This record gives sequence, structure tokens and C-alpha cells, in this order.
Amino acid sequence: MAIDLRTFSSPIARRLFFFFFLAVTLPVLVLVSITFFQLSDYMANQHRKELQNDAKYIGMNLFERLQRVGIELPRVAATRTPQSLRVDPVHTAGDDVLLRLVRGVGAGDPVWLHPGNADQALHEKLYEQLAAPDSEGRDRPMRIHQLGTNPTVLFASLKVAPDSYLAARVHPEFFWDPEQLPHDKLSCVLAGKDVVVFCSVDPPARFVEAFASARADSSLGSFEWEEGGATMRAVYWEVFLHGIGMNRNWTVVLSQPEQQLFATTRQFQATLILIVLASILMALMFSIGHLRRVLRPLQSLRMATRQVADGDLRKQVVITSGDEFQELAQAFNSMTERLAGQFDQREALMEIDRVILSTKDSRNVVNEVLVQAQAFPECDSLLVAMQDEQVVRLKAAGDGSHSAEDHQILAHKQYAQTLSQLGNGEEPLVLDDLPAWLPVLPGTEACSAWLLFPLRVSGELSGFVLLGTRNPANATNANSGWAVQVVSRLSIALTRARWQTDLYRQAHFDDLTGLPNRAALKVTLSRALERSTRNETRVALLFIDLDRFKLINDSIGHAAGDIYLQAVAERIRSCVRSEDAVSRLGGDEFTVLITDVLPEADIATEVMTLVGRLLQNIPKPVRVGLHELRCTMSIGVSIFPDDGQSIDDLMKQADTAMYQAKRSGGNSFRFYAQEMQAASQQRMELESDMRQALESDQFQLYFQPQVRMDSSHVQSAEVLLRWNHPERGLVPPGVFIPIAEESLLIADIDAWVLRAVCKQIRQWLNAGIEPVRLAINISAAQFQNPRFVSLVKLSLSQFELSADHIELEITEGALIDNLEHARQVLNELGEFGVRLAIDDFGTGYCSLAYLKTMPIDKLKIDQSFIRDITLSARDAAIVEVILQLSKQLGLRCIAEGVETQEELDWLVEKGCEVFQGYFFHRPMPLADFAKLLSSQVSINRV
Ligand SMILES: Nc1nc2c(ncn2[C@@H]2O[C@H](COP(=O)(O)O[C@H]3[C@@H](O)[C@H](n4cnc5c(=O)[nH]c(N)nc54)O[C@@H]3COP(=O)(O)O)[C@@H](O)[C@H]2O)c(=O)[nH]1
Repeated sequence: MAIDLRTFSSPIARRLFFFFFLAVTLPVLVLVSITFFQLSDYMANQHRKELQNDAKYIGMNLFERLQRVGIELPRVAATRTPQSLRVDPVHTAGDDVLLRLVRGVGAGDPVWLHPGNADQALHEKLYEQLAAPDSEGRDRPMRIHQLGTNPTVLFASLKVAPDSYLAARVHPEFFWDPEQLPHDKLSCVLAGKDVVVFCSVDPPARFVEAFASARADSSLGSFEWEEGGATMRAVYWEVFLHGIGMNRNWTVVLSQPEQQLFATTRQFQATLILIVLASILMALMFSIGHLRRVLRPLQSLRMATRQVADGDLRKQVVITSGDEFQELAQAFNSMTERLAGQFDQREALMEIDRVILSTKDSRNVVNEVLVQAQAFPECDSLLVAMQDEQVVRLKAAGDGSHSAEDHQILAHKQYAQTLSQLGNGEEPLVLDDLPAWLPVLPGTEACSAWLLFPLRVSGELSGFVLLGTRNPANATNANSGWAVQVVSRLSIALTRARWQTDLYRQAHFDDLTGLPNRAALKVTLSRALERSTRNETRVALLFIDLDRFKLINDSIGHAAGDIYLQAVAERIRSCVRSEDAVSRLGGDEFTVLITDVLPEADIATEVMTLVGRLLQNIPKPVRVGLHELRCTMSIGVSIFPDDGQSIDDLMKQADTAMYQAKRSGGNSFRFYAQEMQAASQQRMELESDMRQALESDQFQLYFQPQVRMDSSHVQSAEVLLRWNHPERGLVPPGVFIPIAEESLLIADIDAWVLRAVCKQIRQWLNAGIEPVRLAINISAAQFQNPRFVSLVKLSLSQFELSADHIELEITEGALIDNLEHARQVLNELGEFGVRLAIDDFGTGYCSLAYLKTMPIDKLKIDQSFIRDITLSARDAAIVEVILQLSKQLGLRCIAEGVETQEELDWLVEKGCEVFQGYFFHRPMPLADFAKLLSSQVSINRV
């Protein structure tokens, strides 16, 4: 089996391998090690014992032979005579013992019983030994004599008589039988420590030395010695020979090379090592094999998981191991399959979301839903029906999307019936049968369950979604899952589309009249200018503003004003051609855009024709409730490209021209002219300067006395503001007050006047001048100011004045703008003691009812009535009525603008008592008025 090292690139594989390998090899190693050492030891001991046994065996054999010699010698000595020995000197003791007997007969006269003289020298040496006493000093009957070196010639001797010995030469083989000696060992017999009796080969000197030094007291032992670099092991065994009458013990020594001695052990060790190596190799192979079996599926799963992580949810893992890995792979496959399904569905939902966000057309969303529905396995048929379009679209299983236009439009009746089925419920209805009204399309007939979802737009039931599925069990899945989300997305998209439509309508159309608004006009104008530039045509912009429309609002109320504006819008529309664009900019301002006027056409004539129609029709009365309302209008016209190049220029110029028409008295029109620009410019400059004026005290108070006829004294005065402009000089209020009112600066101006008046009164009081009551004009803007009452109170208290030092003049318009607020403000002021006068009385659309409910002190008859009092019976009648009215209501009355004696006489005759006008005094600066006050003897307060 080849070892694939790539296996070890896996950390798990490395870990598993390590533990597995360790688990297998460690016990083997331990076991083998123990066995190795124990068996080696055991075998070494065995070898040693074997050697010792060999030595013992040899020793025992030797002992037994010597014993036999010791038995035989006395027996021969007893049974044989020297003569018989002389005849037959050889005695053979059985097969094993061969004795050659000699007899020594007295010292110096040995008689050799052995024939022949071959060993004469040897015999002489023997005789010497026989004659010599025993080295141990004992007199033993039998002795062994060792003569010569190896091989030593041995004699056994027995003293049979004084100086008479029986000696027998022992045949070497009797002792050292080659058959019995081990061939593979060095076998020696040593007498004492260093006398070699016998050796199987010539013993090395080192062997004898080693034995001599190792020889211990014990009879059995071992030692080592070196021979030619090899270690030799040796054992010895001492044979006790004293017992058999010998003078010394012999020691049998057996020696063998260590390598030879332990050859079996080494062989065993090598086998063990081989076994260990084989086990390791097998462990290695089995581990790797097993690891590969484990890792291969793991690797497949890992790769598949990576691919899934990279987004490939279609990845399937094939593992056929039949174990848990196979189960895991199956679980993995079903998980990825489910995930892929869910992702498909999510993508489909996201795609729907994308379309929802990118399109304004709800039809696109419906189409996308029908396309994406194919991603949902439970969806075999999908139908979307919407109320606003009455368009039914179907998705049929298997063959894509079908437009209902291709098949069948759902009849209104069927549609309504289906909606009524849904009622107000939020939950879908589960239908078992194919709805009767559903057109049969490919796929629909196969469906066996249907889910009917309500489709709500801005909370209203506006359609439905019908989902068909072949498997009824799927209906539950769809109901709890994607279908609900799809329907809710559809609902959100449709709601959003409706909101956008509404928003667009709100942003581009005027709520009241339904006409395009300023933003829409700009778009239309921009396109018209582009076209005009391209085609070299011309464009006319008419700016229409109703004259004194505010009076309608102020007097009859905003509701009536709104109805009137709607009527005006309709009339303007009826006056223009279909290609002309009418817009309402806000309030009472309208525009008409005449586009694509060819160069050869007379644009001025075209404009004037239209203007003529407008001026003729718009002022016609409009009935609103009990009232007949009418307004003239002022029209300003600018022409592109003659007057301006941009939208803003054109609109500004038309506005300027309209303003000029209005200044000229209204009910007229003006074409824009360069000079108008200057006037408009001046107006803007004045507005800007006025802001400066407030901060740098350019305003001055003028005073116009109000006198009583009976006393002819100044009894009060109206405070009139003058603007001392650093460059323009004295600017009359008739010029700057309207601009201040338009820019809402008027509230600040009024506040300034109020404070300045109070300050002035305080100064007069401090100077000992008794002031008259001063009437202060309060604009509608100031009157609406929520802090107005506290401003009045604060101004008075700041200068420690009582409320009856001042009087506030308020126009009818300011009151009627918000009657409830007016009532509350006037009550608060009245309770505080401030007197209130209605300025310009008779000019507004006044119901007069407020006179009863509000704390009004004085009516100020407008000078426009006084001016023609002696000429116009109508004006005279109005003044008379006002005088009677005030009398009956217990209100004081003042006639303003009295310029002639005739006017004064007429008024006096009609019962008017207080007057203001040039006939008495013109408005005068502070110094003059102070002088006038000082000259008065007394001042009567009204
Ligand atoms: N909110 C404020 N409005 C103010 C203030 N000061 C003035 N005004 C308003 O400005 C309008 C013009 O005022 P003015 O030019 O001062 O004209 C006043 C009188 O001078 C004028 N008048 C008075 N007697 C006669 C006369 O016999 N003949 C004649 N031709 N004109 C006359 O009438 C104006 C006063 O009108 P009214 O206020 O309606 O009493 C004017 O509307 C002022 O209200 C201010 O501080 N705040």
C-alpha cells in the first residue's frame, strides 16, 4: 500500500494518525521491550547455566574416573604381585580405564614394571615425585602426578609399602574423552589457580591470568576475558578430590566467545526488533489506510462545504461508505438542496424588491412577481388581479407566464364576487375546487388546491392573488412561507405606487382647483422654452392675480374664498385653448402659458385675445351661498425670448407686469416693459432698506389730531408713521406700508410704533404735558401675533402708563380673518382697559355681528365715503347708516378724511361729533404736535 503523504496535510489526519499510531505501537514497544530485556537476561543466564552444567558434567565425569582409578589401584595392589605385574604390567580396568602400572621398588632402584624405556625421563621424574613428600604434608594413599606440559601426562600412585609405590599412567582419553568434551568451547582443567592439567587447546596466558584473578572461594563462578578483541565468557567448577584421597582439587573451566554464547539471544533480539518494525509498519499502513477511509469522505464534505460557502448551493456529495459519513453526506445534500431552494426563493423575493424599488409602474412589479413565482416549487399557477386596472395575469405551470390579455380578462362581476369572498379578512382562503371563473390554462387544470390571498393597497382591499398548486400539502407551505411574503411585497409595491402617484399629484397639482401648481408650471415652462429655442417659436406667460380677493376671504371666510377660487380656475380653463397650460401658483395667483407660437404669428394679438376673454369672463359674479362674489383681475405678460431667457426671468417679469397692472387700479393687463423692472427693483430695495430702518431709527412718528366739534379742542390723535430715508427723504406710508405688509415686516414696525408711542407719552408726562389719547394702527399681521396682547401690556407697563392713554385701530379684515382669535384678543385688551376702534369701517365684507360680541369702542368711517359724501347719495347713505348704527350700539364714531366745511356740516347735521381730516389738521411731526398740545388750555377726554 503506497503511503500518500498528502494525507498528512490535514491537521485532523495528523492528530488521528498520531494517536492511532501511538495506541498501536506503544503497547507493542512496551511489551517487546520488557520481553526483550527479560528474555535476554533469561537466555544469558540459561547460557551461563548451560556452560556451568557442562563444566559440572565434565567435573563429575572426571571425579568418577578418578574415583575408579582410586578403587582400581588398591585392588591391583592387593591382587597382583610384582611378579605378575612384571609379566603382565598392563591392567585394563574395564573398557574405560586403561592403566599402565609401574612399580617402584625402593629408592634409587626403581623397578619399572612397564616394559620399554621410551618414557625413561618421564619415569624418573615420576619417581622423584613419588619419593617427594606430599606438598601439603599429608600422607595420602593415592596421588595424581602431573608431568610435562599440556598435554600433561598423568600418573596415579599408591603407596603400597615404605618406598614402594604402585603407579599407573592414566591414559589421557580416560579423563578427557573427546566424545564427552564440548567442541565449541575451550575446556580446561586446572589444579590450583594456575596449573593447567588439561586444556582442549593451548590456553592463552590471559585466560589463565583471568581465571587466577577471578577464582574465588566458591566452587562455582564465572569470569570474562579478552581474546583478539572479542569478549570471552568463562565458567568454572571446582571438583573436590580430597574425598577420594587426592592431594588437590581440580577446577574445570569452560570458556566460549560471548558472541557465540549469546548468538541465540542475539538472534532472538533481532527477531524481536523485526517484529517491532513489522508491527510499526503495519500500524503505519493500517493507520494511513484507515485515515484515508475516514478522510476521503471528510475531504469530500469539506470541499462541498467550501463550495456551498462560495455560493454553489447545487453541490452534491457522493459518499457510499455505508457508515455515518454516508448519512452525513445525505443530510448535507438535503440541507443544500433546501438551502438552494430557499436562496432561489430569497433571490426571487429580492428580484421582486429590486423591481419594486426601481420602477414606479405597478404593472412591472406584477409582471416580475409572475416571472419570479416560477422559483417557488409549490407554485403551479399564479394569478394576480387588481382593482384599478382590472387586469388579470396568469402564471401557468410549465410554460411560463401568460398575460391575461392573451386569454381572458376577468369580468368585473367575477372580480367583485371574488373580492366579496375575501371580505375584511387578512388570512387567505383555501379553495378545494378550481374557481369557476378561472380560465383554463396549461397548468391550471392540474392544480388541486387553491389559495386566495387578499391584496390590500393602503389598507384597502384592492385585488387578490390566486395561487394554484398540484399538491394540497404545498398549499400549507406556501401559505406559511413565500406566498405570504410575495403578496405582502405586492401590497407594499402597489401601496407605494399609489403613494407616489399621490405624492406626484400633491407635488405637481393644486389640491383646491386640481390645476398644475408652481412646480408643474416650471417643468412645463422649461420644456416649452427648450422646444421654443429649438423650433424658434415663442412663448407667452400670463400672470393673473385677483384684485382685492383678500376681502372675500376676510369678510366671508376662507371656505367661500376657496369655492370662489375653484370657480375662477374653471373660468380661466374655459377661456384658454386646450393647448394652453393653466396653473395656480397659490392664493389668488394663476398663470396661463401659451406655447409654440410660430414666428410669423402675432403673439401680442394672441395674448390680447386671451386677455380680453379673461377680463370679460372672470369678473362675472359667482354665487357662493347667499353671496354673489366677484373680483376683477390684474394680468402681467412676459414673452420668451423677447423679455427673458430663463424660467425665473419670465416669471419675475410677468409678476412685475401684473404688479404694474394692479398699481394702476387693477382690472387691467400689462405687457412686461424694461421700466417695470426698475420699479420692481425699487420695491425690493425699499424692502431691504426697511429692515435697516428699524435698526437705525429712520422711522418717525407723525400725529394727526382728532377733534370734537363742541369743544374744538384736540381730544385725541392718530399716530401715523413716516420713514425718513437717508437717500430718498421722507417716504410716505402709502409706499412702504404695503411693501411692509407683503414682506411681513409690518409686525415689527407696529411693535416699534407701539413702544415709541408709549415712550413719547411717558416723556410728555414727565415734562408736565398732559397728553391726549393716541390711536395706533395695528396691522392684521401684528393682530395675529400670539404675543400681541402681552406686547401691548409690556409696552404700557414698561413706561408706567395706564391703558386709557392709547387706542388701537384695527381693520375689519384683521378681525374677520380669525373671528375666534379676534374675540379672545379684544376681550383681553378690553379687560385690560385698552380702547379699540374699527378702522376703515364700511369698506370690508362685514357681517356686523361681531359688533355685538366684541368690546369695540369706536367706529372710524373710512375717508373714501366722506370724500364723496356731498356728491354721492350712496356714500351719504352709508355714512348715515354707520352713524345711526354706532349710536344704537352705543359706540363712539369718528369721521376720517374731512377736508371741507360742507363735509363737516353734513356730518354734524347727521350727528357726527368727532372728526379727523385736513380740514382741521394734517399729520404733523412731533415738535408741532407737542406745541399744539401745550397751547391747549384743557383737553377733554372722550
Ligand atoms: N400699520 C400701520 N399703518 C400705518 C401706520 N401709519 C400709517 N399707516 C397706514 O398707512 C396708510 C397711509 O397713511 P398716511 O399716508 O399717513 O395717511 C393717513 C392720513 O394722512 C390720511 N388722511 C387723514 N385725513 C385726511 C384727509 O382729510 N384727506 C386725505 N386725502 N387724507 C387724509 O389718511 C391716512 C390715515 O388713514 P387710516 O389709518 O385709515 O386712518 C394708512 O392706511 C395708514 O393706516 C402705522 O404706524 N402702522
